[in-house]
Amino acid sequence: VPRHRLSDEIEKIVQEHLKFDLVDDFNSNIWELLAADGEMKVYRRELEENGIVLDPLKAVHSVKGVTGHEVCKYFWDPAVRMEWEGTLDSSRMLEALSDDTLIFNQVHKRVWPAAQRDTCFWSHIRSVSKENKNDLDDWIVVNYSTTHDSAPIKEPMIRAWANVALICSTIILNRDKYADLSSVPRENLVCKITYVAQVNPGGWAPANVLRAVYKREYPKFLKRFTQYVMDKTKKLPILL
Ligand SMILES: O=S(=O)(CCO)c1ccc(-c2ccc(C3CCCC3)c([C@H]3C[C@H]3c3ccccn3)c2)cc1
Repeated sequence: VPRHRLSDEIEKIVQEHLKFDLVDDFNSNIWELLAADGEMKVYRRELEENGIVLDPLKAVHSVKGVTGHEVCKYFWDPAVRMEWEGTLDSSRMLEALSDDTLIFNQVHKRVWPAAQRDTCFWSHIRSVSKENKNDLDDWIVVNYSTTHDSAPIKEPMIRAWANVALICSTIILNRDKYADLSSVPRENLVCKITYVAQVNPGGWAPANVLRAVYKREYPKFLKRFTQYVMDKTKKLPILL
């Protein structure tokens, strides 16, 4: 695996997500249910630092007919970012550090009355093998804020900071019916999605406004993205 200037940081952050994000801590009362829509459940924890809302967000979803590789690939792929992302004014891929690690600069649509935000982050995609060799690999994408010479701070825009992971497991129903997994019909696939996001708005924004935006935007964002993947993959051969 080719190494680059961010390899060590990426390894540390990815391992942290793999260690903590899949823990089922929903029965403890730290998470508050923000929204539920079918299989999708979106939770938040209230967290503030010097009056700035940092609320961690965690969502789980179960999507029929797609694989975890497909979901992560569309989430990571710079070519389709603006096809599914409805909250951005622009998205630029600044640098490809390797075939699985890109650096993005994105300008978010303004959330009135807060100042407009942009983000600069590395985006890393990888498969993670399971203990049970019969299972398909998990897939993960991590988006983690970084700096880059081609993404200077442009006032009056404020740089927001994000630490986001999308982790997907693929379940094959009636698994023993298929010798060759690539012949599994899509209706026998279920993708279990865990999405975690922690965003630092990068500067003061009214807590009540931010929390209202989080409550509205995250469920919409996840619903729109997963629907996009279902529509894009429906007629394609499955990507295991
Ligand atoms: O999953 S990703 O990696 C996909 C990258 O294409 C991701 C998603 C969301 C964000 C983000 C960045 C800034 C804000 C705020 C902070 C103050 C003003 C804007 C928010 C809050 C507003 C919430 C929100 C949630 C979902 C979508 C958009 N908006 C979210 C960053 C990365």
